[in-house]
Amino acid sequence: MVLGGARSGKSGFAERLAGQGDRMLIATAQAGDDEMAARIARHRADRAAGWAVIEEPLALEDSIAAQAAPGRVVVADCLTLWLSNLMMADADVSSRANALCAAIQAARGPVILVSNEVGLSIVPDNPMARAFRDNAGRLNQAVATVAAQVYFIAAGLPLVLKTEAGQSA
Ligand SMILES: Nc1nc2c(ncn2[C@@H]2O[C@H](COP(=O)(O)OP(=O)(O)OP(=O)(O)O)[C@@H](O)[C@H]2O)c(=O)[nH]1
Repeated sequence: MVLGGARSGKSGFAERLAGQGDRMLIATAQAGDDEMAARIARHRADRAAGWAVIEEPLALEDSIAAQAAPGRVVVADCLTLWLSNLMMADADVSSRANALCAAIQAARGPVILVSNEVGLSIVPDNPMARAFRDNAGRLNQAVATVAAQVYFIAAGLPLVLKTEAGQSA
C-alpha cells in the first residue's frame, strides 16, 4: 500500500515499485471536467511503455480478482477516488471496503494500492466532506491491516510504515 498527500509522488513511487515486468494499472479516476481530463491525458503521456491500463471507477475488487496473476504486478490508483465514486453512487462503503480487503487477500499475484492520506488538515466545514474524510481514514486502516507493506510518501520520499515482518518502530 502506498499512501500520501496530493502530488506527494505516490503514483510514481508505486510505478517504480511495480518494476519492469508484466504491469497493469487499474485507474479509478473519471474525467468529470476538463482539468481532470487534462490530468489523465498527462498521466497517459508520461507513463512508461509496457503498462496495460484498465479504467474501473467502481468495481475495483472485481478487477483485482480478475487481473491479479502470478508474474504480473497490478497497481490500483487510487482508493480515494474509488471511495469518492462509491459515495457518489450511494454504495455501501463499509461492505465494499470489506470486499476490497478480501480481494487483496485472495489475489493470485502482487497488488499495489495507492491511496491519499486526507486527514491531516483542518476539519472540513460540511458534512459530506467530513463523511468522506472519515470513510477514507477507515478504508486506509482496513487496507493497511491486510497489506504486507505500507509506505507513506511525503515530498517524493517514502517512509516505511509496515514491512512484511511487522510494523516499523
Ligand atoms: N481514467 C484514468 N485515470 C488515470 C490514468 N492514469 C492516471 N489516472 C488517475 O490519475 C490519478 C492521480 O493523478 P493526480 O491527481 O494527478 O496525482 P496525485 O495523486 O495528486 O499525485 P501524486 O501523489 O504525485 O501521484 C489517479 O487517481 C489515477 O486513477 C488513466 O490512464 N486513466
